[in-house]
Amino acid sequence: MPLLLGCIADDFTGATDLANTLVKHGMTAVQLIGVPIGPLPEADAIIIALKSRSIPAADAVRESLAALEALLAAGAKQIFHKYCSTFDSTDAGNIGPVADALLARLSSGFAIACPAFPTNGRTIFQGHLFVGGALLSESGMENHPLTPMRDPNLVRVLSRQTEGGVGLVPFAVVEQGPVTIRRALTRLAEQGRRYAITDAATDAHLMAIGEACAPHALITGGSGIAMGIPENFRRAGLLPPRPDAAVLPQARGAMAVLAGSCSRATLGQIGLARDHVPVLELDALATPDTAALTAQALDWAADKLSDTRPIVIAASASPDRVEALQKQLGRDAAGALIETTLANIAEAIVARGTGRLLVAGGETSGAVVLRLGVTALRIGPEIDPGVPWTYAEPNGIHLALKSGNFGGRDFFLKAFADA
Ligand SMILES: Nc1ncnc2c1ncn2[C@@H]1O[C@H](COP(=O)(O)OP(=O)(O)O)[C@@H](O)[C@H]1O
Ligand SMILES: O=C(O)[C@@H](O)C(=O)COP(=O)(O)O
Repeated sequence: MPLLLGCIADDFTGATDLANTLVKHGMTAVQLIGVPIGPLPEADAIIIALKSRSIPAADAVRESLAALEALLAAGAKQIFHKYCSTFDSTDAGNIGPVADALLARLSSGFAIACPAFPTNGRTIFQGHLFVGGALLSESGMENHPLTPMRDPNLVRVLSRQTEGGVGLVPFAVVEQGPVTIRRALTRLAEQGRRYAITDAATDAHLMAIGEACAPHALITGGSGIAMGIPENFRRAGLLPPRPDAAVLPQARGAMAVLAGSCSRATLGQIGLARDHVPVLELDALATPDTAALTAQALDWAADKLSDTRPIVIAASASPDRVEALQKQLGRDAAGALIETTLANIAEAIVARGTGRLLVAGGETSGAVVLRLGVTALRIGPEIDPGVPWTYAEPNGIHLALKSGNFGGRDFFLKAFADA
């Protein structure tokens, strides 16, 4: 099976989100944790998951280029740079610097930038990103602990991260379909623009943009824009039908949720779970100490881990409490304290028989997955849009990595309902 699509994702939840989309649209996909050493597994798409969203831009560039080399060596025909559907980044990067470096290595001068994911409420109009009915900057993302998003105009946001020009393919053009979109992209490239933000409000728009980008060496965006890519490979006769792309081994063992996301969606999911299953909310402000928080959580969980209903351990907090902890410790140290604590807890509860683990939050998932020594994730059935169950190798446990913002209010219950 030749490798068709090589993907580089800037966090682990984002990588499973992308893999999930590709599997749903008929590709086999394997998610690898970090840059692999040695030959890549057989799949139509390989997604190399990095934890590079919030690290210094130069490090993100270096890791992304190493991932690109591995994918090119395996023969990837097209490269996909996956970032968040809410364009999570700072003015220092990392979306622009990474995309610039990938384009340069691919000897290409142009790519689209399209984080739209309409199924999850992320749409782009006149270059402005909306989350549900709100502008990005009024969606709660303005309070993100690591990458607060305070400007909804993506042309402006990306322009601050690259010296390449950034243009726009507006809604009226996207509406007209792939041929018109391709013409608009060609015009922007001829005008010397390096990127085009593409408006998109529906899946039909994403399919059309995907088709227009079939010849591009690099596509950048969220998982939504990936839905048009498998069809390009089918049209080219490269992708046969894949009927059993999402089957995983039987899940076993205790069920647990670890939450480190402070998004509105995750806070709502914790709130609902409280009425149904045991929930522990860690208070990092009162106890800003990893070892003590870990011990508290493990004592609490000792007689509650069960094969029949999940327990929830959450560090998540409201924006004012996050701000208070950050004032006390500094932003990065506060994030690291929580991530290390949840990784400690994950390691211990897996050792005590947890076989079905749901992690809420991208950075949090990164910390947990790295601690568990996971090297690859096979993608299984979708729980809610953008979040599948996965099978972790070599551990043999089932993991669901939930983007902070994804999932309905009953997500923590629904995920285990059929388990
Ligand atoms: N109570 C808290 N105070 C400060 N930071 C926190 C708190 N709880 C979690 N965090 C940090 O917030 C960040 C959330 O990011 P992430 O896990 O990527 O979630 P999301 O998917 O919502 O972006 C993590 O670094 C986490 O450690
Ligand atoms: O595109 C998305 O929204 C997700 O795939 C994603 O990247 C999630 O990031 P986190 O919200 O940090 O989990």
